[in-house]
Amino acid sequence: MKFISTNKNSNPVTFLEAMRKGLAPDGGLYMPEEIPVLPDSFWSSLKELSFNEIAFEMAKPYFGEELSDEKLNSVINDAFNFPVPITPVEGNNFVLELFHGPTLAFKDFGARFMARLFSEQARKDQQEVTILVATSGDTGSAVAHGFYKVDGVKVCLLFPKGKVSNLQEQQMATLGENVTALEVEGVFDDCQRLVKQAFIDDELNSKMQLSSANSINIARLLPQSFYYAYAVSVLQKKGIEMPVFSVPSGNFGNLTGGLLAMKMGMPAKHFLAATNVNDVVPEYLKGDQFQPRDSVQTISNAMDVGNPSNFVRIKYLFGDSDSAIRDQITGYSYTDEETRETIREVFEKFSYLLCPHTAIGYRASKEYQTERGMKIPTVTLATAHPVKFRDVIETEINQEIDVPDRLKVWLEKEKKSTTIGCDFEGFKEFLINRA
Ligand SMILES: N[C@@H](CCOP(=O)(O)O)C(=O)O
Repeated sequence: MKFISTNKNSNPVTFLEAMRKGLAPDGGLYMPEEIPVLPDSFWSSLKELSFNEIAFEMAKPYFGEELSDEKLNSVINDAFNFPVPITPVEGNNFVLELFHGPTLAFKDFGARFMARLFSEQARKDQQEVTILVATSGDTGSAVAHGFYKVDGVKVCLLFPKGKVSNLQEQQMATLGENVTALEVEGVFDDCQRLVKQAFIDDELNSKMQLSSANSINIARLLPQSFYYAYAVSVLQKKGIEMPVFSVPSGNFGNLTGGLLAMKMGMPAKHFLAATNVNDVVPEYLKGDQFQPRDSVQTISNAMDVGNPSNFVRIKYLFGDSDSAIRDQITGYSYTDEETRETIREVFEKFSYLLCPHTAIGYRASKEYQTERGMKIPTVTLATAHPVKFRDVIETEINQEIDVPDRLKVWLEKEKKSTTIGCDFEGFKEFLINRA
């Protein structure tokens, strides 16, 4: 299978080549030339399969001869070794808990899958790779953890100074070794701009092999389609066939993963794009132009994105048709006050804790049901463990929440980070001389 750039101005490449490059040379994002559609017999018998069996069948067509079945299976079994519960919170509202991996966020799926592929690749290539990551919180933690001490790979994380939670910062900035943490005096979009500019800078690219572990990298994105199909398999066992998925969204890689699964044949009724006040996509879905703008800081910081990278992939998946996109996805956006209210209400009524991102997705599910019918089954993707946002949660529920021992360890570690400005030349100088 070949992968082409959404800007349509780069040569087609294989999956592993696309992974190594991160971003296409023309600045576009790689997508499969054709989306592989899996047979109906696969989708109708999902309930017979485990998470890893589903992942294998969904991943296999993308690799072709590039990766043996044995290797793919071992990557999958090693990467996805944690539970993925679906919790019924209220009526037909289910929460798909994607936060049981080592860094307690859904990014562990993509980062762990990709890190295992990369370590194999770096061994074969015998060439050091520097992975650049722009993060507003959770990606950085997952990538740092996934790639820590992987031979032949250096990781450079850029996050907006003072705009991530304490635990996220500790998870990113205390590891050292092959992981460098850069605090950028700006917002997430500045970090993302610096990283994208690095990929198209000739001098940098002649000096080092760069790649990305953000969802702009197809190898980070693909695994984010597996858990949607797994959710469908669990619901099939309950006699539910066509759920609506509500997806807390920032850079829109998570929603794109679900749409990719649907294009592969997965049964899904509809998708909800749930954002905080950084709502350029919900605005577009209502009929406006897609108009990126500077992000603003919120309590759901991992979604503070003003120019979501994966919007171009959503356009690609729907053949550039705005009306087809708007038929399939409804947008919702909420303020911090509404987010806080949802955390409080769900805890008071059901003793269930939502992180601020998941609360936004949950509220969108409820609003959609209120508008279209309370019996419609919805699955809200729970993107992070509430303990990662302890300060916000404890204020709302008025009690302390337990921090698991494995997390306390992070809080005690010493921070090792460097602060840089938003200018590209300063970042480039850092990469060449000090990274
Ligand atoms: N939500 C993000 C922003 C980057 O998103 P990604 O999915 O493209 O890596 C974060 O946690 O950093």
